[in-house]
Amino acid sequence: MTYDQNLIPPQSLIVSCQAPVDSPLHDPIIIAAMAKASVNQGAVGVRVDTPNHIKAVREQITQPIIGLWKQQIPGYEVYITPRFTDAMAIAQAGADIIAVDATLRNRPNGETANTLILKIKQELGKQVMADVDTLEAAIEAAKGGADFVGTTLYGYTKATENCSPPGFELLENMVKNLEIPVICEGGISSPESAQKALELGAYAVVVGTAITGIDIQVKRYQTALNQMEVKS
Ligand SMILES: CC(=O)N[C@H](C=O)[C@@H](O)[C@H](O)[C@H](O)COP(=O)(O)O
Repeated sequence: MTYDQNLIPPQSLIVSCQAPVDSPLHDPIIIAAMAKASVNQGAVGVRVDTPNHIKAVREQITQPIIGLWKQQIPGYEVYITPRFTDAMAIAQAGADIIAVDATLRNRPNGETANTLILKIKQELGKQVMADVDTLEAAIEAAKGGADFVGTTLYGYTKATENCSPPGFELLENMVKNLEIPVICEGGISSPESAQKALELGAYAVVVGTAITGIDIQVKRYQTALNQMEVKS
């Protein structure tokens, strides 16, 4: 493994501090507080969406930020930092590592994931986390110079529509076939499943919903309670 461990050392926990756009938590001050609370308890870094939220987090913490910008582009399915201009805004806001959609799906401006990865590295001087869904996409991203690959999009694309995160099988295959560090991201729901990811060879683990996803978690609990037959 050639990765320089300055930013993210092995066995790191990275907390994804994001909130649905219609949630009161989707506010830079709140996202920055979540990030600060995470690093205060030992998280090595955080993963944050949108330039505004990254800027607010950067003011609160010195630890590494994996930045992304979720963008819906008509006619395309790629949405995690799909264009170079999105990556540029993320870098300017203070991200240390840029996460990009590196699935094999079409993307705008005739670009490929690898032309985007190369441009980010050469023109912005930032490390790149390639968010993938399949082993093929991961191999391609590694060839293209990604610094990390993540299982982030496993279960979220047509190629993996029948799969549900965490993508442990994909993780194992990526670890077997790649020289670059593999990050397990998506569906990690407990400290034990984070440990399992490391056992399977993950270099680091990103946890989002299980730690910061109040909206989704409350809905899950409430739905479960609503399904109970009430004893009279
Ligand atoms: C698929 C996609 O868009 N994932 C996003 C990527 O940044 C986030 O919405 C997830 O919360 C994050 O990947 C962490 O995963 P989980 O919340 O399951 O721990």
